[in-house]
Amino acid sequence: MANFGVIGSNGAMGEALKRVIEASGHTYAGGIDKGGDAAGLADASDALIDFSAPAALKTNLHAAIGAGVPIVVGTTGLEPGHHQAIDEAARAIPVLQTGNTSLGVTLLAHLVNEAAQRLGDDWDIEIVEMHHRRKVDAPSGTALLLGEAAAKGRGVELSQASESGRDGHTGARKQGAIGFAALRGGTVTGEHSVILAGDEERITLSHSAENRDIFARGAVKAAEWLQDREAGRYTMEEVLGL
Ligand SMILES: NC(=O)C1=CN([C@@H]2O[C@H](COP(=O)(O)OP(=O)(O)OC[C@H]3O[C@@H](n4cnc5c(N)ncnc54)[C@H](OP(=O)(O)O)[C@@H]3O)[C@@H](O)[C@H]2O)C=CC1
Ligand SMILES: O=C(O)C1=N[C@H](C(=O)O)C[C@H](O)C1
Repeated sequence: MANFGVIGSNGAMGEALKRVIEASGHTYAGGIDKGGDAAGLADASDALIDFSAPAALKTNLHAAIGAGVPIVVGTTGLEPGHHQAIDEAARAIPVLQTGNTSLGVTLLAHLVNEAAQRLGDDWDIEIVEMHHRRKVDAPSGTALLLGEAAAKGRGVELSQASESGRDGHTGARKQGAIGFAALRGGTVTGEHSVILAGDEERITLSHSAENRDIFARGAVKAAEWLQDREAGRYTMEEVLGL
C-alpha cells in the first residue's frame, strides 16, 4: 500500500484517479490544481501522478525530485522542451511519461509498429482521433504515440514524416507521410484509428476508450511499479510487461 498524490485533482482524470487509487487499496495523499503546493504534495506522497497541463510540468518534476519520489506524467500537449526536462529529471528519480496509460493503447502501439514494419511505405498511414469538446491539444498524445510507433516501424523520424492540418490545395499525398486528423465534439472519451491504406485494400487498427478509469488504472499501476525502480525514464510497455 502506498500514498499517491494527484496533480490536476479536480479535473476529469483527477476524479477517476481518486476513485481508482482508493479502490486499489492505496491511500489518496491529496491533490492540487492550478496554484497548488506541488512540493508539499510531493513530501506527503510516495509517488506523484500528474494529469494537469504542460505549464505545470517543470514545477511538478522539481517537486518530485525535491522529495525523491517517482512521478507518472499523463499530461499531453508536451513540446520538445518538456521532454528534455523529463529526461533531466529521470537522472534523479524514476519517471514515466506517456500519452496513454491504458493497456489497450499500449498493445495497439505494438500492433501498429509491426504493421508499419511489415508493410512498405507504399501503404499510406493515416491516424484519426476523436475527443470531447473540452480537449485543448491536437493531435492527441495517443495519436502522436501511435505515429511514433508507425515511424519507428518504418525506420524514420516522425518529425520528418508527419502531415497534419491539411486544408486547401495541399498537393498530392507524399509517399511515406504519416497523416493526422483530429475531430472534437460532445463527450467522447477517446477514439483512435490507424488506417493503413494500400492499393485496393485497407487495414484499420482501432481503440475505443469507454471511460477514464482505464487511464487511471494504468497510471496507478505505473505509480506502483515505479516504487521499486532506480532513477530513469520508463515506458508503459515495461510496466505492463508487453
Ligand atoms: N496519458 C493518458 O492516458 C491521458 C492523458 N490525459 C491528459 O491529462 C490532462 C488532463 O486531462 P483532463 O483531466 O481531461 O483535463 P481537465 O481540464 O478536466 O483537468 C485538468 C486539471 O489540471 C489542473 N491544472 C491546470 N493547470 C494546472 C497547473 N498549472 N498546476 C496544477 N494543476 C493544473 C486544472 O485545475 P484548474 O481547474 O485549477 O485549472 C484541472 O483540475 C490532459 O493533458 C489530457 O490530455 C487525459 C486522459 C488520459
Ligand atoms: O484529453 C483527453 O481526454 C485524453 N487525452 C489523452 C490523449 O491526448 O491522447 C488520452 C485519451 O485519449 C484522453
